[in-house]
Amino acid sequence: MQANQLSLHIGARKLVIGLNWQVETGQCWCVIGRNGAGKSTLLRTLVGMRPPDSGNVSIKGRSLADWPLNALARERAYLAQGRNDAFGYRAIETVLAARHPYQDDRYWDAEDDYRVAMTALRALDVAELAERDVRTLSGGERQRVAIAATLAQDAPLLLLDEPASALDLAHQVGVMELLSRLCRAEQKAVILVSHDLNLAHSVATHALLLMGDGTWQAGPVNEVMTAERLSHCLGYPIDIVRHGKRSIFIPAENTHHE
Ligand SMILES: Nc1ncnc2c1ncn2[C@@H]1O[C@H](COP(=O)(O)OP(=O)(O)OP(=O)(O)O)[C@@H](O)[C@H]1O
Repeated sequence: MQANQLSLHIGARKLVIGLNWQVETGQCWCVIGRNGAGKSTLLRTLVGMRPPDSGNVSIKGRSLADWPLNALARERAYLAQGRNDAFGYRAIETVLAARHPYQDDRYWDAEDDYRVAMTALRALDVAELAERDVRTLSGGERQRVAIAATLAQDAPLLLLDEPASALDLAHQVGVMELLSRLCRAEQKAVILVSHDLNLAHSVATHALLLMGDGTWQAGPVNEVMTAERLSHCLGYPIDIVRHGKRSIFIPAENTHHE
């Protein structure tokens, strides 16, 4: 996936100016920024749900607008932030719906689609909830079913807007390990939005910081997720503590109030 001179505006406000960005297979990118910085707007644009204000986004060298929708759905899968279920679908049905791009010439819900859907539900530890009405699931269970649907779409590029936000600690770690494995073993590319720097750092190979004024910084995590850059990006001083091989990100003590 490639963004060329991509700019995003909301009214008079510039969220992103002239983003030149390339996401390769096997990479996991974390998008970081304050509330309202434009992370979700960027993801929606990368998916093709919102046109760029200028510049363009392409997949495999072909501009998003030039992709037939079904073919595009086989290239990228998107998990939106939060969800609101108006209808009483069973969990398995919401995951099977993600197989739609593969059902051009076949009967609906073929056996291999069912197998892929159940494998995805199992990977997210929610297989036993397959027959449940999604409106009866807890927030975290529903989120895991939604992630399963994103995986079942079986696209090489996954865009996930705060996938771990509603999950308990064990499932947060589990989902990050799963995404990391998909990048390493299956050469998928992942772009995820997260406010949890530690979780993001545990999985990301690269980071894109949105500074909130249209400027941005992109590169390998070790170059971009520095205390100085993150503090500037998030508007709050951040310390990085080494713990064995790990880097732990913590808000610095705020000396202004002492
Ligand atoms: N349809 C809209 N109409 C007006 N303002 C909008 C619209 N969509 C987004 N915005 C504004 O654009 C800015 C960027 O929103 P966006 O959802 O992309 O931020 P974000 O970085 O994902 O934030 P968060 O961390 O809170 O999820 C925000 O200030 C938001 O209020």
